[in-house]
Amino acid sequence: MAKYSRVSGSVGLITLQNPPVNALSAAVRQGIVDTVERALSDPKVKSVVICGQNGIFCGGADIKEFGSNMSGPPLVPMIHAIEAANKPVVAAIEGSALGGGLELALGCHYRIAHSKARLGLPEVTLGLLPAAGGTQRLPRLIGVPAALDLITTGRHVTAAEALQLGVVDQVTDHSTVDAAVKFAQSVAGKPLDARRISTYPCPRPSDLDALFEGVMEKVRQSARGAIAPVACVQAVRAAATQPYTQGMEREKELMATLFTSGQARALQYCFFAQRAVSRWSMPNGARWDTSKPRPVHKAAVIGLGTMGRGITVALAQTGLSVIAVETQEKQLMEAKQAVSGMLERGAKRRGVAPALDRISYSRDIQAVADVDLVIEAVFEDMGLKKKVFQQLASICRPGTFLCTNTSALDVDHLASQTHNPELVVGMHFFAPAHVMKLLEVVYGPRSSPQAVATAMQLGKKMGKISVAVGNCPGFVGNRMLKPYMEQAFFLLEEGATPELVDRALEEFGFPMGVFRMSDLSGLDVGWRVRKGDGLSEPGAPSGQPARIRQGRRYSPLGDLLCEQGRFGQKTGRGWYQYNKPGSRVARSDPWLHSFLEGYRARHGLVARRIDNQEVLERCLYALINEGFRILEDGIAAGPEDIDMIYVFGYGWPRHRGGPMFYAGMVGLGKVLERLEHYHQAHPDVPYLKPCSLLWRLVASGSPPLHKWREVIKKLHSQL
Ligand SMILES: CCCCCC/C=C/CC(=O)SCCNC(=O)CCNC(=O)[C@H](O)C(C)(C)COP(=O)(O)OP(=O)(O)OC[C@H]1O[C@@H](n2cnc3c(N)ncnc32)[C@H](O)[C@@H]1OP(=O)(O)O
Repeated sequence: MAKYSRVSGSVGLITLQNPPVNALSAAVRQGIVDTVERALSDPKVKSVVICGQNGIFCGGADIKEFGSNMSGPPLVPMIHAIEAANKPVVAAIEGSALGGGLELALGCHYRIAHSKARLGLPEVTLGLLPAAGGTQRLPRLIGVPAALDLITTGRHVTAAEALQLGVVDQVTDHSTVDAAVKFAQSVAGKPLDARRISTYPCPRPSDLDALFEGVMEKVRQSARGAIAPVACVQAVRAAATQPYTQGMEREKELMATLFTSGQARALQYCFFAQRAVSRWSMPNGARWDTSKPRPVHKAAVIGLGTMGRGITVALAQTGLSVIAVETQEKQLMEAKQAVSGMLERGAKRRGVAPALDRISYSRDIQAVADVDLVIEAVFEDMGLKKKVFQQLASICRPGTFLCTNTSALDVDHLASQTHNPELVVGMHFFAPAHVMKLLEVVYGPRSSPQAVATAMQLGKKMGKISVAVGNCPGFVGNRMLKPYMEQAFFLLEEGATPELVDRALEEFGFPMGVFRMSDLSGLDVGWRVRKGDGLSEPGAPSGQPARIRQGRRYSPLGDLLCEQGRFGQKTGRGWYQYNKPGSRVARSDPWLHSFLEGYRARHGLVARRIDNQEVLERCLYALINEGFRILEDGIAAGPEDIDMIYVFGYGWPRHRGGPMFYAGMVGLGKVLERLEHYHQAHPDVPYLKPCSLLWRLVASGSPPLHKWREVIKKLHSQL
């Protein structure tokens, strides 16, 4: 809806009304059309101001409408009518002017923004392009290079940058609507021809071809298979090379392709899923809206290895006081230096003062006595962690939340070391903890809703996408990684190379294939876990039993590499070779290839040709199957939780929506059929056996993802 009033005698004021972000729903578009007509036909009105209610101009088109049959007046003619008006129209921009919201403002003759406002064309992040004239007006207004930057990245700019670029005409620290009304009065009756952006010639850079080729190459490289950024470049190129009307035709044509693409659906799903995961629930019925978090002002981090340092930085940057504890003097000194460096670099990037004085360092764990919340981040060893939790239980004042950053160990077992297991949760950060967006908040059977709510709120404050999950080995992310990596190892045994597997996964859209990733994170990490699980025995005898553990197929390839001291990048050798330890450029390693040949020969394995399709199906469907098991077990409340964990923590390409969304796109029947096929070929691999929830969903007609919870509920009620 849009409200209309006449203010200061001669200014028609149109207020967009669609909480919370005044999205351009059909009703709002109709409201704009009606009120603009009313203002233009009222002889008392000499100029018009468009603003949004509740301190936000407009968050763009209503994304919820995209899935349905769109009705109501279309945006393009509506914006053209505003631009063609014979009375000046001024946009008063507070809060945000994004997507269609900014395109609406670009159709106005003047734009006045509040100093705290943010502007942008983020359509590319939704798999779209700014198709209400944005790709044609913005380059005409601010030039081709700047428009390409904003449109292909979707980044939001501050009012100050918008003023510098020429997107807005004026910035105010005071009431934007008052400033816009005053301004509208001052321009009433003035000629408007020079204010209609669509009539501007597009500035044509002299090196046009080179410019577009360079941008296109950069965009293709970073897009990892996403089509929208490429279409954005093509649309802006039309602005630079064709008259406005033809440019608009090209914009429409490109948008039509994007609008119906699976990628747009995936990205729009991610937009809502990212927000939905904050509305967490636990199997015992506890929920986000009935659980009150406790404020956390002072926190402690125990253990200042890589993870502890990153967590300390993230907490200090959030504004908390932090006690950072490391018992070894040398490590403490090194950590202090590293943390200060990270804080200084971060502060420089953001143009703020480094939060160095928020941190006190100590070698004595007694220093954490008066904090609100502790995050334990010591070495991944149950014995050591148990000792720390016993100490914390006796040192911390009553009510202190005790959190562990373990990536796989039993949170409940740690909780049982304390007098108040209800105050214990996992806060599983991802390395580097001050950069990575994901936080798994792990609740055990005894964790209180308040402890979960507090960890979730702290995660949000830290700028993380926090996902609440149940306690099981590996939680959600690492549990699903196990079958994925296992399949990759088996593919090597059967004839693939690390290069072939990685290429298939990188073409799918992962930033790194499984073997390059394993080299980066260190092969010894998994080795230690496998040893702990009794799977890896150094020097296991060759022959068939070496490839069977606990009655199922096992690949000792990773263990054999570790036995050779090949831990990945840090040792300069792993699945690939590197120029020197610590170097990041992976090169194919002839040693590894002949090692694989020797291994196959020793075990009587005959290499066969493996194609990309098999790599993807076996690695991804095994991972997805485990995702269904996780839903079946109630470890994740819904598919969105799993998808956001994979998008934000494991490099799953966002334009493919996450593993569970992807399964829906491929078709649950097809995933089931391929898993059955592979399980028949490899009956000794339980991860390939389709789980009951997948069978159940297919039997229920493969409902859309938002209906899966109903099927899961039914399944649980029958157990
Ligand atoms: C074939 C031709 C078709 C032509 C179609 C024309 C195409 C136009 C292109 C567009 O305009 S696409 C939309 C572009 N806009 C955006 O991408 C902005 C998205 N929103 C945001 O970035 C943020 O929400 C915000 C505006 C910066 C506000 O952030 P804040 O942190 O304050 O709140 P949120 O939690 O993010 O959002 C609150 C609430 O509002 C919902 N929401 C936000 N934006 C939209 C939107 N554009 N459409 C529908 N709903 C929106 C969001 O989902 C939250 O809802 P919840 O239920 O509370 O989770």
